[in-house]
Amino acid sequence: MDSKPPVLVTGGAGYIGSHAVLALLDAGWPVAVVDDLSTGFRFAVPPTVPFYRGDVGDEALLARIFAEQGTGAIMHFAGSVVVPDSVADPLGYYDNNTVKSRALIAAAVRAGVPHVIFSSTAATYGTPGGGPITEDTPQQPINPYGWSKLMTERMLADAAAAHPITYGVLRYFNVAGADPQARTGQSTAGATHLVKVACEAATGQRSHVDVYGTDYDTPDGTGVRDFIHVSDLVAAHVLALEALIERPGRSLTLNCGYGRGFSVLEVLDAVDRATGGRIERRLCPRRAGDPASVVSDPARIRATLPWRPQYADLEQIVFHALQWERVRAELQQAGEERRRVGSAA
Ligand SMILES: NC(=O)c1ccc[n+]([C@@H]2O[C@H](COP(=O)([O-])OP(=O)(O)OC[C@H]3O[C@@H](n4cnc5c(N)ncnc54)[C@H](O)[C@@H]3O)[C@@H](O)[C@H]2O)c1
Ligand SMILES: O=c1ccn([C@@H]2O[C@H](COP(=O)(O)OP(=O)(O)O[C@H]3O[C@H](CO)[C@H](O)[C@H](O)[C@H]3O)[C@@H](O)[C@H]2O)c(=O)[nH]1
Repeated sequence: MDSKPPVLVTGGAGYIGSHAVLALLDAGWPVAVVDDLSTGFRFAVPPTVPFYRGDVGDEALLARIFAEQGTGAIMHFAGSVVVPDSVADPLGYYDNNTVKSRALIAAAVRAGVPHVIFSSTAATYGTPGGGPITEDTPQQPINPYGWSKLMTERMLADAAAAHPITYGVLRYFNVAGADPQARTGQSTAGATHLVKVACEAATGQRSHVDVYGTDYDTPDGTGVRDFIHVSDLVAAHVLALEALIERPGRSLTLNCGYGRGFSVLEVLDAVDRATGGRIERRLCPRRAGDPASVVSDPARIRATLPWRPQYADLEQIVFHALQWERVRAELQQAGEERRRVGSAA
């Protein structure tokens, strides 16, 4: 497209946000990042990208960034993402995900930033019955994380009805994998996501993987999820932004998944195939609040955007996730080596 306004990526030092920054740069968009580095990493943002270390709820900071960068759109990834933590600390989650998103939307409206793309989640659907999930499936979250995201969806819809702003609500299914060029990946400490956990086990960073539940009503009894490669996900963000710019006054709500489910055991088998090893599986009781099967119906995103996933294949997701684990280990080792040499000097 001809006009590419500067994009502010909130949470751009995190897992998905850092991939979005690369996708935008690769496609020629001017980018800036705001991130408080609570779970993100400064190294994940290229040094050429203007970086503001700060809080997405700080309206004065946002106003300054918008003015300095001439921001024309926001991709809002900043937030707290661990479902069990949201149960233990609901008010913290409503603060970081809902209250601070309200501040961001208010700052955007005040400054006349016309487009916001928002990271929502399949967790807003709760525990839907079997069958693929469409955007019209009732949203009944079962934890504060899901509610905190659903409330932000609602605020965006109401703000768009009252102000000259349009939004793209993207509801992610299970995001996994890493940049195929290994420029970034998931670096989260103590990660709980299955593909990440399995890759850590396969590379010797964990002793085993707990399999939460083997008695679900699924083909092999373990949970089934729709895993989407992070690079395909961020490609959908760039296309959604183009659609918002090209179609004034029209907002979007889209599920982001491939429409195909894999079980927990199928994921572990795929990692074993990729490494030639054997991850130790420990069969455990179900994890509280886990639905049996969560698979998207991708019809709407395919009809709305010219989205052609490049990595819709579990083997590729696992390959890139493993590649990132190795690169990250090398980077860590090099960092430790530098520190050792530095302290010996
Ligand atoms: N990972 C998934 O499977 C998944 C699924 C659905 C939705 N999402 C959503 O995608 C977004 C990104 O998730 P992720 O997996 O990359 O998580 P992440 O923790 O790696 O990234 C979040 C980033 O936001 C930053 N941040 C958090 N609170 C902030 C604040 N108040 N101000 C400024 N920066 C702040 C963190 O430092 C971090 O860099 C989140 O909104 C999450 O809810 C993720
Ligand atoms: O060590 C593990 C980790 C996970 N699982 C199982 O693997 C499946 C996937 O679990 P994840 O923790 O990787 O992901 P969730 O499906 O629980 O949740 C993720 O996907 C959701 C959408 O489907 C939301 O977006 C949510 O924010 C995000 O964390 C589940 O059946 C879970 O029980 C294991 O057996 N062992």
